Amino acid sequence: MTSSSSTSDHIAFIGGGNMASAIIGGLLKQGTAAGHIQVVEPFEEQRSKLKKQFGVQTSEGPSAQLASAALVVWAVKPQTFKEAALQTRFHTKHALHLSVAAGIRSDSIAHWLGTERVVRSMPNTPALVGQGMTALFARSAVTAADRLAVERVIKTTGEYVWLDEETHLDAVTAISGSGPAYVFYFIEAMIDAGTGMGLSREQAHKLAVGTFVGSSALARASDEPPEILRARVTSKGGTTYAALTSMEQDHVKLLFIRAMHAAKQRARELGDEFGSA
Ligand SMILES: NC(=O)c1ccc[n+]([C@@H]2O[C@H](COP(=O)([O-])OP(=O)(O)OC[C@H]3O[C@@H](n4cnc5c(N)ncnc54)[C@H](O)[C@@H]3O)[C@@H](O)[C@H]2O)c1
Ligand code: PRO
Repeated sequence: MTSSSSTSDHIAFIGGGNMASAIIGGLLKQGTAAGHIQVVEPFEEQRSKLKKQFGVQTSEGPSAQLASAALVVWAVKPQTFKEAALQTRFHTKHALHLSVAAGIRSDSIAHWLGTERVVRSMPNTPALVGQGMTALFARSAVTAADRLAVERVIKTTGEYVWLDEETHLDAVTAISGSGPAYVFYFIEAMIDAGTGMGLSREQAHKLAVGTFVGSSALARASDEPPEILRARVTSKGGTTYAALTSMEQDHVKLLFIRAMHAAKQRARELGDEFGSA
């Protein structure tokens, strides 16, 4: 460790819940040694789970050991970020900081931690299977080397994109951060419909999940926009037309778009409620 920054490849996670686990899983799969990862997690049950699942070091609260971390990943809820930051800042003065918290703006984080080396991000849970989508925003003091250090971690979880405007992170939160929940919601609806029509739950699950996987792969592989791909499924006067007409009559698309605006609005409110510059 130098006087101005830690040069180790140790990573500390503050908060060891769902999102931290998804990133830790990616890091370990890509060859990071478990001994290079420490997690601060107040709940005993969660610490045991992390130790059992990943073999990483855990502690109940922040300690001097955190000073060995070159990168600190903030994976606490927006509501607890400030309190956790104030408890931890003394031990992490020389680290680069990466937040995954929804809504909490980087000026609040920089203020609480007493450093400008802050990258804010919005990942999503498919990170668990190496297929995450993450957007990143760096404060101006973050160097090119810092960005590379963050990319080395995030690319173990899937794809990423850098944003020039921090406010766009709220839109990202509404689309891809919360997005997996919308997909699971539609899968649930397809399973419910399938079982209601006499299929077994297992059959309906396989058909619904396989349809999302295949359609996503087709959308990714194709040069054509989703409207065209959709039109190819929709025979004139056929079954898809009947379903889509029913959805249009019920304004499903409009309501879905409205729901994503609610998510974006909530991301902004989280920053207002639980952040402070
Ligand atoms: N789950 C997602 O899909 C997702 C996606 C993108 C971003 N995020 C963001 O990730 C963050 C964490 O979300 P999550 O879903 O992993 O939540 P979670 O509840 O699973 O994990 C948060 C963890 O922080 C721990 N914690 C509480 N107080 C703490 C403290 N003072 N110090 C250290 N740890 C503390 C909790 O015990 C808990 O295990 C949130 O800010 C959320 O906005 C979540
Ligand atoms: N999960 C977090 C939330 O619901 C942030 C995006 C996904 O607030």
